[in-house]
Amino acid sequence: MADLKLTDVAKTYGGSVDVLKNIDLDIKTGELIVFVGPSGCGKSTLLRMIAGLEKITGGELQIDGQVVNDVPPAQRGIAMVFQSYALYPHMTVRDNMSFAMKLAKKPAAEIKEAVDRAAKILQLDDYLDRLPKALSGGQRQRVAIGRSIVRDPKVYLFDEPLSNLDAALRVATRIEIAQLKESMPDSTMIYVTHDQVEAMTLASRIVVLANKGIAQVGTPLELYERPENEFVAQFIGSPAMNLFSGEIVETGSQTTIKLDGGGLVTSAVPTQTADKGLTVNVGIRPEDMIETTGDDYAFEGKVNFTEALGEVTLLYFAKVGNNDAVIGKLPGIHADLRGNTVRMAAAPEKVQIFHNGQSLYYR
Ligand SMILES: Nc1ncnc2c1ncn2[C@@H]1O[C@H](COP(=O)(O)OP(=O)(O)OP(=O)(O)O)[C@@H](O)[C@H]1O
Repeated sequence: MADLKLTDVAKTYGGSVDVLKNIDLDIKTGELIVFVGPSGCGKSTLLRMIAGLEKITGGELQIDGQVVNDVPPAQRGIAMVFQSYALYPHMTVRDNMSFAMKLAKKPAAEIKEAVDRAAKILQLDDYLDRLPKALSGGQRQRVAIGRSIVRDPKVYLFDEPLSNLDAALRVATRIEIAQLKESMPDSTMIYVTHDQVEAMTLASRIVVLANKGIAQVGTPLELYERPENEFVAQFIGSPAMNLFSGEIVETGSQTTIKLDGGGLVTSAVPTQTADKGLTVNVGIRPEDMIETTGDDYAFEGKVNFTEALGEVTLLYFAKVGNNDAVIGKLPGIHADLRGNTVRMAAAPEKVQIFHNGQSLYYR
């Protein structure tokens, strides 16, 4: 059981270089929180501040209501799993997993029970007598996780634990982590990753970090379906959401926007009469673009290039109006569309509207 509360947390290196500021975050027992954001945005720094490996230079961190800013790492009840699993090569899996408890001079029976329990959760029972070199990368990472489970921490911190694994092992180990979480419903986990699929599939809530702060906190689907700002809109989802500049021409429970390229789109985001004439950016995800032959379409363009990925085909269009090149993602194989002029539309509930970078949905 552990709730975490970050209040106005900040990190400055050398008294001058701001890395993070104004971080407010409430994390409840049982959540799996994923930190994502561009390289260098401070994900690891925030995790290491929670662990106590990095000094908090402003604000307050509470664990279960107690301010722990100055509590040493070992007394915070936190276990951290890194991308390099750093097992002791000359020790068996059992000895690796027992090590911390032995150091703490716990009774042998208690150590054995804790290691057996962790090994069972992680399906390592059959490997307890092996040395790390006789394990796959995924199994080694499970041993590293096992070492933290043995300590029975209140909070688990994961810093890109799967990034050293190859693609197939990543998927398998990701599913194991999801199952591990389900088997420990009262544990609180915080997980840093670069991998969108890990973030979307593992997180109960995702924290998007950018520009030294939090760009949005929400469930994976909230971030995907209703991003609060253009940054999150384009950061979550791959390929990134298309943005078209345009002007609101009709307001009401639905909104019509005339795009600079000449097309018209309807959005389910409601607007008021005063919004007429407002210049906005319209966001449509590549996978929400629909090919149409009708007169009602967002834009018409020549397909410059296609990539057939099997289950989907990516269509790359030339620039539309003032906008960057546009991408469509159609189910199935459509390589033959290259060179054709194609009309694309989108369903109103899939059309986002941003003004000054912020979503009008949240006004
Ligand atoms: N000891 C330090 N002194 C000064 N600046 C530092 C120090 N450690 C980290 N930084 C800076 O803090 C910022 C955040 O680094 P951090 O490693 O937390 O980012 P990240 O989001 O985890 O990045 P990545 O995704 O690339 O791993 C970076 O700009 C980094 O250069």
